[in-house]
Amino acid sequence: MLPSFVVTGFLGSGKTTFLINSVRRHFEGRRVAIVVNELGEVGVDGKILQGIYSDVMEIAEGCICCSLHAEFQKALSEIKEKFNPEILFVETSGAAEPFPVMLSLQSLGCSVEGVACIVDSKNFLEYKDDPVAKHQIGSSNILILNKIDLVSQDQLKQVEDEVLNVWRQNQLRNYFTGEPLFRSPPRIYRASHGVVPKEVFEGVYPLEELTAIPHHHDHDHSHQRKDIVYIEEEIDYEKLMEILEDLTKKAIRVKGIVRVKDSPYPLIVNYSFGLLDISELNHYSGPSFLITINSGT
Ligand SMILES: Nc1nc2c(ncn2[C@@H]2O[C@H](COP(=O)(O)OP(=O)(O)OP(=O)(O)O)[C@@H](O)[C@H]2O)c(=O)[nH]1
Repeated sequence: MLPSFVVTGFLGSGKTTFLINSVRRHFEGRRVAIVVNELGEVGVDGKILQGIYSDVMEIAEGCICCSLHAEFQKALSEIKEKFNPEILFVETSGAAEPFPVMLSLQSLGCSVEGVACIVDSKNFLEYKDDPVAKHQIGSSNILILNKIDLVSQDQLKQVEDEVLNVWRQNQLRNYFTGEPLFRSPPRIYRASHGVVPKEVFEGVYPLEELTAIPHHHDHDHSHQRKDIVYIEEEIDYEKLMEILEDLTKKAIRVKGIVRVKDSPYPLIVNYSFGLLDISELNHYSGPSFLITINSGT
C-alpha cells in the first residue's frame, strides 16, 4: 500500500507553503508524489510545486470524492506507474473537506497515515464558524497552527484553545456507534511559514477504520463563488496593483500568476485576509491569470 498524507486547511492557511518548506526538507532523497486538488480550472499551487517536486499532478476544481473520483483514480495510477513513489501527499482545496479524500485514497489502495490541518493563526477566529473549516479540523489528527509570526503569544494560546475546542466538537465519529474514530487526541504543532519538525510525519497510525463510515455527500461549496480573470497583455506593476485593489474589495482570496513589464519572471500573486504577497516564478510560460474567491455570504 502506498502511504499517504492528506493536507487540508482553510483558504490561504499555508498548505502549499507547508508542502514546500516542510515536506521537501523532511523527505529529501525520497520519491514524493503530490496531488493538488485546485479550486479553479487553472491551478496556481500545482505550478509552484512543479518547480520543486518532479511528481506533481493537478486535479482541477471540485471535490475529489464526487465529480473527480475518476480523475483522481487516473492521476494516481499514472503517478504510481511513472514515478513509483514512496509516499503521496494530497493537498485538498481550501474549500474542500478532507474526509471524502481520505475515503477515496483508501478505496484506491493507499493507506492514509495522517491528515494534517493547517490553521491560519492570524485569521482563525474570523473563519472558525465556517462549516467547512470545522470539518477540516475535526477530520484531522495533526493540527498545525501556522503563521505564528503574525500573532502574539496570547493570541496564539487563544487560537490553540479554540482549535482544540472545534476539534472536540467536530471530530470524526463512527456513524453508527457515535464513538470517536481517532484513538488519541490530535497532535498540535506551531509553525511559521509551514516549517514543522520531522516528527510530525512519524508514528502517525494509519486510519483503517474510515472505510466503515457512510459518506453523506452533505458538503457543499456553493456558498463560495470562484472566478478567473485572464490578463491578455503584459501590464505594468502599478496596473496589477490597481486590478488587485479592485478585486480585493469583494474577494476573500486572490491567487494567480501574472506577467508584468518590469519583472524578468512572472509574479505569483497571493492574497488572503487582507495580506498581499508577491513572489517570482521562474519556470512558467502559460497565460497570466487571477483566480478570485468571493465568500458570497
Ligand atoms: N507571514 C506568513 N505568511 C505565510 C505563512 N504561511 C503562508 N504564508 C503566506 O500565506 C499565503 C497563502 O499561502 P499558501 O501556502 O498559498 O496557502 P494555501 O493554503 O495553499 O492556499 P489555498 O490553496 O488557496 O487554500 C502566501 O502568500 C504565503 O506566503 C506564515 O507562516 N507566515
